[in-house]
Amino acid sequence: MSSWKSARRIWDISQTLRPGLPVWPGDTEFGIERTWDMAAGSPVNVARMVMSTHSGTHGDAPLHYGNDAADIASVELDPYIGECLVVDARGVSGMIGVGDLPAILSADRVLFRTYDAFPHDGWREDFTAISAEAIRWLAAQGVKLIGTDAPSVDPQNSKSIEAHKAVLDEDMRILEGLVLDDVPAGRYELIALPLKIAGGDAGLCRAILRELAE
Ligand SMILES: Nc1ccccc1C(=O)C[C@H](N)C(=O)O
Ligand SMILES: [Zn+2]
Ligand SMILES: [Zn+2]
Repeated sequence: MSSWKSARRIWDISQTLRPGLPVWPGDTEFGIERTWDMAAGSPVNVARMVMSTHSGTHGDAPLHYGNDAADIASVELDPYIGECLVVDARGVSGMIGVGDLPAILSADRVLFRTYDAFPHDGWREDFTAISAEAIRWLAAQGVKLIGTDAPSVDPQNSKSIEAHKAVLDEDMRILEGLVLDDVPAGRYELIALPLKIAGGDAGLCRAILRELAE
């Protein structure tokens, strides 16, 4: 018998899309509804979904924070696949600053874990954001993708969205709403491709980490 289990361990770092999924205050609630139902005599089950582009685990398109910038269907995919560094930032309160970053990164992609336990059951306003200065420092080290388990790289009440603007200036990519509860700090292979939505300001992701090959 063949087995689908790969020799390299995989961590699913995606939120489960479902009714009750915590969403940004005021944004569209996630909904799913059967449109063809086998219980009603249909040969198959099919559903329709209603959601925000920023539901659950997602990648922001530059269009989200730059009105003339690229939509999610147009961005290169390279940033979303490859070796990454998971950094434990659980000790940081407020905002991740340059002083909270590891001195030596040698990584193109950096993911920050801010939660002890991801808040699956409700929205939390007091998430840990990332400073614009930290983003510029990461860019200077060659980082092209920043990920976080928080719902945004800027604080919820920010109007100036300086972290997003720094990401725009540096032409980096962002993943938000990752689930890193079971992931020890260290190096992994990241695969997190945003859905190809024309005009999309973000794309939902199934994000995974894979143990690196020996
Ligand atoms: N849905 C929103 C509605 C209004 C303002 C922000 C959001 C966001 O989703 C923020 C986001 N996830 C971000 O990319 O930082
Ligand atoms: Zn977003
Ligand atoms: Zn964002």
